[in-house]
Amino acid sequence: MIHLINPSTDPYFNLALEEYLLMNEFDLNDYFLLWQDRPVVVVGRNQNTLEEINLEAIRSQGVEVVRRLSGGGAVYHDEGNLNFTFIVNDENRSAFDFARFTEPVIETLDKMGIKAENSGRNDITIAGKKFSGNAQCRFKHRLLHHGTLMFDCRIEDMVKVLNVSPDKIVSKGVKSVRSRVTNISEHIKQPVSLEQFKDLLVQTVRDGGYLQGDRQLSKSELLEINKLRQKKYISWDWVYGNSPPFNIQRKKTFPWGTVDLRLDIKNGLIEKCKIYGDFFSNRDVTELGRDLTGTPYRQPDIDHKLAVMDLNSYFPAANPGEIEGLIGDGLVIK
Ligand SMILES: Nc1ncnc2c1ncn2[C@@H]1O[C@H](COP(=O)(O)OC(=O)CCCC[C@@H]2CCSS2)[C@@H](O)[C@H]1O
Repeated sequence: MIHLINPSTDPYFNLALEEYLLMNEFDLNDYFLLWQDRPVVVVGRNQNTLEEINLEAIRSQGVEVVRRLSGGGAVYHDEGNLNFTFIVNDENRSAFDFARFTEPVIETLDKMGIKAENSGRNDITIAGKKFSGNAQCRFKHRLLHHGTLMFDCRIEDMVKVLNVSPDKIVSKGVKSVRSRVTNISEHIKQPVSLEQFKDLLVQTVRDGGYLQGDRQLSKSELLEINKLRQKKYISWDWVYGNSPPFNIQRKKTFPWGTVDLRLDIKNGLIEKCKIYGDFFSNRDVTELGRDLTGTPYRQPDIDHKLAVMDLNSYFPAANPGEIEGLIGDGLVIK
């Protein structure tokens, strides 16, 4: 197994790197990586992104959002969170075996005088509180296991950004399990920094006899991974568009009346849009709903579509921007 040194804190790059190592058929080495992200919410493969994040908090805190390849729920990363990844050849396709990969973490903490244990589906806990969430995915004969390690994470921010968005969203996606969490640093007796903890963990894996050496990414690998980052991981299609079908109901009362908006979103596109309310209109709003069908559910596309519609004829008393703000998702996409 090779210890791959990856100093990047770009969440899109880091997840592209995992995919690259898992699926690269020209490099079938086993890998072990420790890495960190700048503040980000990482949603699971089958989750409805908009349901897992609190949009307002995400925007005000400058937290990014990314989707990973593995299943499970949404987690929050910041500089106080360390991630570990194992990518191994696993011919026998055994049932999900998490303990094999969480063992080095438990052993390292044991050396530090902290008792941690595997718990539930995919967690490692200290005194019944979760500090590590784990997930796996496979590609052909290769298995990727990754996990978080909350060392000194900003839990207040985690709670803020992982809040379900204020819209009333009914989804067919997998909901995150909200569980009580803790930081490793809270349980440490002698001062140990995240860097020292990282070194101890590498040492434990090394002592296990698995590590053959360290290496960094080559220029050509960096190029390939960055290509994947651009094409997939930073794309709206992957982060938001890939969500399961969901419905949004949004009701707002303006001085000129109440607007009750119902949207069905599928593959990131508006599949159905119905508008109800007690406002006075010069035109049938079902037409407006019909015209929005097929539009990607993201602000620039919605704005673009609405700009060529005569919104004033539907909502004569509305102020500029009010309807756009209600229909759009408010997301600013890079
Ligand atoms: N960083 C972090 N570590 C541990 N637990 C967390 C974290 N962030 C949030 N949570 C808690 O876990 C639940 C979600 O638990 P749930 O069990 O639903 O999901 C997971 O654990 C997924 C782990 C994915 C790990 C990957 C490794 C590298 S990229 S992300 C959430 O609501 C919080 O209560």
